[in-house]
Amino acid sequence: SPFELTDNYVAEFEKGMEELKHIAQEHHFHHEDIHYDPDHHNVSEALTEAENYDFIVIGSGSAGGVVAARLSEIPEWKILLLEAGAPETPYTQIPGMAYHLQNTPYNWGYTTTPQESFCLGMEENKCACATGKALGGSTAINSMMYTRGNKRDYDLWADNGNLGWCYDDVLPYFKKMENIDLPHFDRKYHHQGGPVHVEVPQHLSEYAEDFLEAGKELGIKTVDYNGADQMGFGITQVTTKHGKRNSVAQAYLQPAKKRHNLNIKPLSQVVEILINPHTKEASGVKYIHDGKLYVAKAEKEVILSAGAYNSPQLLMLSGIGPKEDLEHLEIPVVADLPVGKHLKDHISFIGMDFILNKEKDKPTDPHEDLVQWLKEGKGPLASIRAEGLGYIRTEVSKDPEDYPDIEIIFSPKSRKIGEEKARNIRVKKEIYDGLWRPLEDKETFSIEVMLTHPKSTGTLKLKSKNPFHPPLLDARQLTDPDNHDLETMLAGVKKALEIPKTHAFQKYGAHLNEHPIPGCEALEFGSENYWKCAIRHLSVSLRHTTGTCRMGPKHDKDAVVDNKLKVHGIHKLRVADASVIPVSISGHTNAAAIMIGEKAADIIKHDWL
Ligand SMILES: Cc1cc2nc3c(=O)[nH]c(=O)nc-3n(C[C@H](O)[C@H](O)[C@H](O)COP(=O)(O)OP(=O)(O)OC[C@H]3O[C@@H](n4cnc5c(N)ncnc54)[C@H](O)[C@@H]3O)c2cc1C
Repeated sequence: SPFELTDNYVAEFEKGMEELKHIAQEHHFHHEDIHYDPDHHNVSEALTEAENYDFIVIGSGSAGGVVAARLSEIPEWKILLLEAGAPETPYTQIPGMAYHLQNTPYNWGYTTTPQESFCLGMEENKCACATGKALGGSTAINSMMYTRGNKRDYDLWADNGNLGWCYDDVLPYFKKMENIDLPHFDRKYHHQGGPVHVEVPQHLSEYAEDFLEAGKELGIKTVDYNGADQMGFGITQVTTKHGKRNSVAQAYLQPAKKRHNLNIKPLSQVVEILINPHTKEASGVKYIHDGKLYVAKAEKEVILSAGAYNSPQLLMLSGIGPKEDLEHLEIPVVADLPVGKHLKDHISFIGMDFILNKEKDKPTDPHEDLVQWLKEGKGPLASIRAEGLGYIRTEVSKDPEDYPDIEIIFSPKSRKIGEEKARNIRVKKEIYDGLWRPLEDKETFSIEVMLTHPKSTGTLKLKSKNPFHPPLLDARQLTDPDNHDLETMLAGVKKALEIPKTHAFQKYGAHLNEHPIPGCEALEFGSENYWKCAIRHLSVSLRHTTGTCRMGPKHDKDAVVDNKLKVHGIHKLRVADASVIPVSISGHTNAAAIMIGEKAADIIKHDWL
């Protein structure tokens, strides 16, 4: 709500924003330098001093933050929530600051291993795999787009042997999380009064409506893609509250933290889950806080919600994973399970920018922007960048009519322009110079094409026994033997190229940036082979990694947890986060991860009450 802003307050805020930008400019991720010697710590002292809880939740992100908050609703239960990252600051709430956050300690700063099939335009052929390290997890740094996916996604989860996870089962949880604030919505699919505020972006460019108009010209209807029918174009729905990031820390943990039975410990990194190798029962965790080792005991359960990279990493560090890999690293095997064998992600092709025959908008006054955002939550600082999303089915799809194989992401002011943004995605200098630098002084927009259901599967392995080392992420996108993924991306590119040709964009004379992508110049610009080369060079991870602790019945060769999220063969240990997602969803993954947190909490309550 509007409030009196003193000059001092605004000046302090400006200083804080500048500091964060400075950190982002200077920050480098130096994982390899972090030495960890378990013998250095006094384990027996930690065991003697161990605190006892009913439940320990590892990770406070989209799912973990929700699980901890919901479990703490039972006053008799004592909950410990351990989070490796720091609390948010007021500056992380500014949507317009989102991309800076990826170059700060709020990101674990992982990358893929060098890739041969994609990421060819990135430094060392490694794509960035940002993932949040903060109270609120990735919701503290993500792009805030709110998408649930398609009904069929969840029906496929159930068809894969996961009873209780079909669309009709999960819809109540999507509704429970939500406090919808859209001008029009269908109450069958939406709800008011839940923790997560969902609204339209509080700053939209003039082109957002053109995107919808272009769709109509192409016979594509305008939809609420989180409602009855996903197929079509819509204005992006976002998890902001009056223009301010509404992270899980804000939405769930802030209200819950006054409860005496919930102990939230940021800057506390779990290094091992304690599991009795004989009884196969989890009993607690070891964690490092401020350089000291602590032990915490869980009387009832440990819930692992460290995200799709760190949950499998922690399982393996604790002896749960592929036997051969663990033995290779001399980790005693507690359970031989296919942890990390089923890595799925969404890639997005970012090489399509369009130039408008218009003067580039004059830069706005940063001070006025801040005052406007502080007062009203509006203006350029409330900008989400991706203003429109579209769900389409290309002609190469063999799926039903109402199942998208491509998501279109429409962003005015091509969101890859600017060196810091380029640094986020590790793009090679020659690519930036050849492709995007010539656009810096032009009015542009970009259309990205995201593959919703990749057939390619990657792997996640441990690099070493050191819990501070990043895991090895071999994403292997665009490697499926039938080339389904590359052909679908190509079909998506062709569809996307129709959008600027509509009257809605031709009124600005929109035309494709025809600077060829360095590395693909030898191919005829615009030919199929050119686009295939371009896709392999400039497809990036949308940080939607899933499946690394896949949910499925015991006979499923890739399954790590069952439909109650219990780790197969282990007692008192569940995984609840994006890593359990068994079949990729037709959208961005945050809402699904929150839904998993909500449902996990209900399953646990049901089991223990
Ligand atoms: C930059 C970025 C942009 C994105 N944009 C969108 C978007 O616009 N829309 C969307 O729907 N999705 C988006 N996503 C994806 C989405 O945010 C994630 O899929 C979702 O948040 C995953 O939830 P999670 O609970 O699995 O893990 P997370 O939310 O990542 O939470 C895991 C938590 O565990 C903590 N942790 C990890 N290891 C340990 C340890 N050893 N000890 C203690 N704590 C630990 C982490 O620090 C983190 O806080 C984006 C992600 C990123 C990174």
